Amino acid sequence: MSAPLETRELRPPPLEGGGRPATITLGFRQWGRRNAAGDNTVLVCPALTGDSNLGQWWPGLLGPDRALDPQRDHIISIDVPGGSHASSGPGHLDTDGQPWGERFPVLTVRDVVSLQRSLLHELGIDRLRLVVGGSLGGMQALEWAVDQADQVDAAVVIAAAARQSAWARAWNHIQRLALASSDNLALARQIAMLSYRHWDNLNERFAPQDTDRTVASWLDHHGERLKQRFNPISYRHLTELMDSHDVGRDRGGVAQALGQCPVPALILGIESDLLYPPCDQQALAEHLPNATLRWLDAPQGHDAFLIEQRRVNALLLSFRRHLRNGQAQSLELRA
Ligand SMILES: CC(=O)SCCNC(=O)CCNC(=O)[C@H](O)C(C)(C)COP(=O)(O)OP(=O)(O)OC[C@H]1O[C@@H](n2cnc3c(N)ncnc32)[C@H](O)[C@@H]1OP(=O)(O)O
Ligand SMILES: N[C@@H](CCO)C(=O)O
Repeated sequence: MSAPLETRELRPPPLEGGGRPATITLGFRQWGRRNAAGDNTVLVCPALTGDSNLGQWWPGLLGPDRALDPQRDHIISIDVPGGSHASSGPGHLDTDGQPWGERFPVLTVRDVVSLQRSLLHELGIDRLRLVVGGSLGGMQALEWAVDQADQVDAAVVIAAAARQSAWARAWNHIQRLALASSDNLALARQIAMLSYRHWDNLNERFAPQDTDRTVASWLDHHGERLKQRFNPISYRHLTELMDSHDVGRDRGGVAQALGQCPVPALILGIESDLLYPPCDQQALAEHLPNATLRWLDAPQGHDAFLIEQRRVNALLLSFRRHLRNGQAQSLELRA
């Protein structure tokens, strides 16, 4: 399901890392209509290299009778600022007509959420029925729930953690080294792909005797594809954006920040996720007072939220039914 790309230029709030560009443009797409009560908006937050074009990367969740249903919901998705899509980023022109390049400020997840909030406010949206995201999108969804608990009715946090672990920062560090040492975005993506898949999945897919479709050619393919669609400075900035994620920062730590968040949340973990492993979602669910923890028993690893769309859709539908029924109806345990 396609939706036209829209853009809006904003005066950004002060950024966490200091600095305040005169303007930032946000690119976004909308599906469905706002209802008269203005209480049916669902914000879907993209992951690292994804964009606002939900119909392209999450088609199994968007459509009539699906978890994101434009007949019932007003759905909005916003390109991550600092990235390589329609929102301002290093590859875009600054007001002086020159590309931002290295001058583009490194944003934090909180900055992204506060920019999203400014955009929604400009559009007259002050309440979210639901905020949803996987991976970097899950970090944004969680930050929304913690920071704007009085404006968010529910959150779905998929394959994410309360804060970026040392393990996840280490994967980002070596990707930035690949970028710094040889300007090698393709190599950075290949490194990242290993954190997005479980070894069982790769071992099963790429048998040693298959000389045409090797794991090496699969990695090469993904590296080359990213080179075609992403700005290397944006990519580095977005890895730093992920590393900024910590809902406990300046809030008394993770336990306190989550403990004070009453928002009903579906915490969806992927059992084979090597990047944000099940212990990350367990910790989230332990601290969030109104969390429902569910598992996607999928073999692929972290990227399963993009691959097993039918099952992710079923889990979200079940959570949304559960919310509509005043949480009286029990949830299916597994998809
Ligand atoms: C939330 C967001 O917004 S995130 C944005 C989502 N999109 C991306 O991440 C873009 C990159 N794509 C991917 O990572 C994956 O394709 C996913 C996660 C979307 C789907 O995963 P899978 O179904 O396992 O697909 P897979 O990793 O095999 O990728 C398929 C591609 O690899 C190619 N491929 C598969 N095996 C091989 C091989 N051995 N050698 C060369 N190429 C290969 C396929 O031809 C296909 O190419 P195409 O996408 O250019 O048509
Ligand atoms: N593979 C996805 C998810 C990574 O977290 C992406 O490139 O955005």
